[in-house]
Amino acid sequence: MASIQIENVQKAFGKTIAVNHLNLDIKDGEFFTFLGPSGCGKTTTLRMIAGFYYPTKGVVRFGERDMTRVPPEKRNTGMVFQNYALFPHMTVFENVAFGLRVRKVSAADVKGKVLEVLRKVRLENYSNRQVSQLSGGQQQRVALARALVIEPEILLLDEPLSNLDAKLRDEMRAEILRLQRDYKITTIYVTHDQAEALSMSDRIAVFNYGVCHQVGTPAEIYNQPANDFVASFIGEINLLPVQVNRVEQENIAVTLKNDGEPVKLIVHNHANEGELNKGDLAVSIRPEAIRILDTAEDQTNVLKGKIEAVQFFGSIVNVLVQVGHVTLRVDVLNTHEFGYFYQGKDVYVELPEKQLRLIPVISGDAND
Ligand SMILES: Nc1ncnc2c1ncn2[C@@H]1O[C@H](COP(=O)(O)OP(=O)(O)OP(=O)(O)O)[C@@H](O)[C@H]1O
Repeated sequence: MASIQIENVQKAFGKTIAVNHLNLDIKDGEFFTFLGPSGCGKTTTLRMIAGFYYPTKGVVRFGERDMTRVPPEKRNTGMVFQNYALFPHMTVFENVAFGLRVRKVSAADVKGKVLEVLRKVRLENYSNRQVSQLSGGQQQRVALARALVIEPEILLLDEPLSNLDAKLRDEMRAEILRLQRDYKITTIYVTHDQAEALSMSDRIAVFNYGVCHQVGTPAEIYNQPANDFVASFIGEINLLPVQVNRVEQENIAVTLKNDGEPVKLIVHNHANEGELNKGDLAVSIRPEAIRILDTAEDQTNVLKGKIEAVQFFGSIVNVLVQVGHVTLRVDVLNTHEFGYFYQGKDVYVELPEKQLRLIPVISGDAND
């Protein structure tokens, strides 16, 4: 068990800066996820923790220990790779035993430890099978058992579920969480799948182009995105470019930047938004936070619109509402009678003040 500190780490490959100005403080026993699109620096960061890469600048610590230049075999981390990297011609037992034999553990201890970990991953009846005769999910369990058998301080998982079909992925998510809670092991999980990150993690770090944009619990990342990249990478969101008219202690008055009639909104002044005085800004609101009304009550942030399209998804109905020159995505639970929402219907939409957040636009495209 160990905490992990990453202090001002940079990793360059020639001219490519794969990771830059990275600071992370991962707690002992935490399930911590690196989330971001392909090429954003997740795997490079994981490999610096495993010791397969050394940082160009900065420090990596496990607890109080400086690990920056310690080789992988001296780190006591267990790693699971996307392609499992198992030995296909060897049995399940031999695959799991490998790391113990390298560490010169006695034959009796090897047997005891391997059988115990195989029980934990529910493969005790498969120890003599060849790995090549197992299903994808079973191979994934062998890879987990092999990482766990050496009793690592830190478990590193690099997109471990990406080769599995959707149903198996769900099962293995639960399995990984069960093992992580069981072993109480500090775990870093790399994924580009936001649903996986939201449902599994204690905390998430969101990466793009080698930079970490936000660290927070799943609810913080979803409800309080730091900027338009985080907002749009996780879940669906409406992003409306705005200019600020007036800042007060409780709220901020803004006008949408669009070509039509000026549309004014009042946005709740969340504590960290005092510094929003330069650069491009947008207000963000999740589709499920917008309410569709039949009549306009005299309320703030109620806008007149027309339904542009309706898509049925089973439990939710996705309604696109055109307001002036802007299209808003609204998700409503499927509790209305059939045909209640239809294309061309005149409606009002309410954008509740507390659900609107004023955020910086860093990606230069907040119109979609
Ligand atoms: N060994 C290497 N040599 C040169 N460039 C590299 C090397 N490894 C990674 N990079 C570059 O560093 C950047 C970050 O790559 P990295 O593999 O960390 O991203 P990632 O977020 O894990 O992506 P993916 O999900 O596709 O694996 C990319 O631009 C990549 O091309």
